[in-house]
Amino acid sequence: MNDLLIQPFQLAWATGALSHGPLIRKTTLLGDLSAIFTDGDATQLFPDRPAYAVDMFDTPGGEGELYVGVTHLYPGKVGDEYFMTRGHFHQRREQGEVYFGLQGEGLLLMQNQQGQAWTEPVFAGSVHIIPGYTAHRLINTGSQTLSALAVWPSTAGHDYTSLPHGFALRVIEKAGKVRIMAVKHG
Ligand SMILES: O=P(O)(O)OC[C@H]1O[C@H](O)[C@H](O)[C@@H](O)[C@@H]1O
Repeated sequence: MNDLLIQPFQLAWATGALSHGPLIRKTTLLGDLSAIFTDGDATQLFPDRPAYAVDMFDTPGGEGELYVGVTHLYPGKVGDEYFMTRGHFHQRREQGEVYFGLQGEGLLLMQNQQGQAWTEPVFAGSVHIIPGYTAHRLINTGSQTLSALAVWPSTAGHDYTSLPHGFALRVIEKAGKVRIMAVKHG
């Protein structure tokens, strides 16, 4: 083996397929997400349907290390609300993350610790710098899979408990159009 020339991991930019490295895949089912949709009960009609899958390279963690992964968020709605990821703050609040849109159409919803929320459109080629202290969630508003590459500090961790009422914006389809609505309790 020539350890002066190490072959890199690979990403197919058009689809988000990761290869040439050790991979972990985590699939989240609709049935796992009843708490996040307005009509949570409707998720129980198809509890085994995958809502999204996250592939990541199984690389060493630790202070200063980075993880690389791709979220594939499938198209669909629960009632009139588009499929979305659970969303989270980082346990290490100060740590940010970068998303790169790869395929599909959607929104990146962000919310700071003061409760202010905003969105950015996600599409092939979009770049999103998620600041520290900012919760984040992907929403698929299109008819294809929405895939986004993410790079984040391995020590960031996930805090799913600090938004007990959810995000302050919900994204629904109304009369065939994408509507972003402010809500009191998301
Ligand atoms: O953890 P969720 O809110 O379900 O989001 C899905 C994924 O989003 C980002 O890509 C994170 O870096 C992943 O660690 C996370 O698994």
